[in-house]
Amino acid sequence: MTESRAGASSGPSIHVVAGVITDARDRILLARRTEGRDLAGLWEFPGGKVDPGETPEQALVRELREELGIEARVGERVIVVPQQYPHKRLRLDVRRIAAWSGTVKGLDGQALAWVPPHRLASYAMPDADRPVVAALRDPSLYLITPEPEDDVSWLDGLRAACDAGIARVQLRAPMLSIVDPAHWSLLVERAVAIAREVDADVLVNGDLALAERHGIGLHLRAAQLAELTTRPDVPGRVIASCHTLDELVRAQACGCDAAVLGPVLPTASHPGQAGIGWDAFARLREQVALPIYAIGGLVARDVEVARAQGAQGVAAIRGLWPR
Ligand SMILES: Nc1nc2c([nH]c(=O)n2[C@H]2C[C@H](O)[C@@H](COP(=O)(O)OP(=O)(O)OP(=O)(O)O)O2)c(=O)[nH]1
Repeated sequence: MTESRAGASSGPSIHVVAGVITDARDRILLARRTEGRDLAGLWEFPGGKVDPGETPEQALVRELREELGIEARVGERVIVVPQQYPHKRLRLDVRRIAAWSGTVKGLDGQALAWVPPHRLASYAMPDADRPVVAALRDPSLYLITPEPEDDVSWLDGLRAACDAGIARVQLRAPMLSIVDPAHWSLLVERAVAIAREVDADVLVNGDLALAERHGIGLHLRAAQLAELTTRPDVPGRVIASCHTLDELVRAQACGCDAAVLGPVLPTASHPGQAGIGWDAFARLREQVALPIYAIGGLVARDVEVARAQGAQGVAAIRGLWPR
C-alpha cells in the first residue's frame, strides 16, 4: 500500500443508511441528489445520515418519511459499504424496505426514478453504490473448482454445486491446464454446458484463448493483472485476483467487473500464512468502487459477515465444493 493512499484512509466514518424500495413490478427507487450538495446530480438509494442517539432503522424510517413522504418497515441488510471519498469516509448501510405505504414524492425537489434491477448500472451513482448494485444483482458466492482428479467426479461435483445454487464459477486446474491443455479444453467445454443448464456465470482461470473459444469470462491471476492496462476483450465477465491496494486500483482502472481479495482468514492451501483479517479487508475495500469477493478460509455461511464488511460475498474452492 502506498503512503498517500494509506494516509487517505483516516478520520471518522459517517454512518449513512439507505433503503432499497421496490414497487409491485420489482423496480427499485432511485433519487437524484439535488444541486448544491456533495455528489450533486448522481443517483442514490434514498436515505441519509444516522443522527446521534438513533438506531439505523429509526434513521432510515425518518429519512424516508422526510424525503419521500412514505411510512416504511425496514427489512434485511443488503450490504454495508465502507467508502473513502476525497474529503470524507462513510459506511453506507443498505437495507431492504420490507413494506411501505403512502405515495412516493420528491419532497426535497429531488428527481425520482423506478428502475428495473438490470438497468441500475446505467445510472451514474456515487462510488459506494457500485458494490450495492452488484450485491443486488450478482451472485454472492463465487466457486473456484479444485484441480480435477478424474473427469467424472469433477463434473459431478460441478453439477452438484450448480444444483445447490452456485451461480458463478471459475474453472481452474493449475496442473491439468499445463500438462494436458487439449484435455482441459474438452473438460471446460463440458463444464460450460453443465453451468449453462442453470444459467450460471462461467469464467476460466487465466486463459484468454479458452475464454474466447467457449464464450465465457476470464479470471485474471494477480501476475496477469500486473501486465494489463486495458480490459481483456472476452465475451463474459472479467474478475481479478488481488492481494494489495495497488492491485485493486489496477483492476478498477482496467475495467474489471469485480475482484477477489484475500486471504482474509488462514487457509489450508497456504499453511503458515496469516490472513489479512476483516478490518484490513474493509480498509482496502473502501479505497475502490469495485465489487470485491472475500477469499481465504471462508464458507457459504460467511456471506453475512462478508456483506457487513462491504464484500460482494465469498469466493472459495473447498468451502463451496460439494463433499
Ligand atoms: N442516501 C444515500 N447517500 C449516499 C448513497 N451513496 C453515497 O455515497 N451516499 C453519500 C452521499 C452523502 O455524502 C451521504 C449521505 O448524506 P446525506 O444525503 O444525509 O447528506 P448531505 O447531502 O446533507 O450530505 P453532505 O453533502 O453533507 O455530505 O452518503 C446512497 O446510495 N444513498
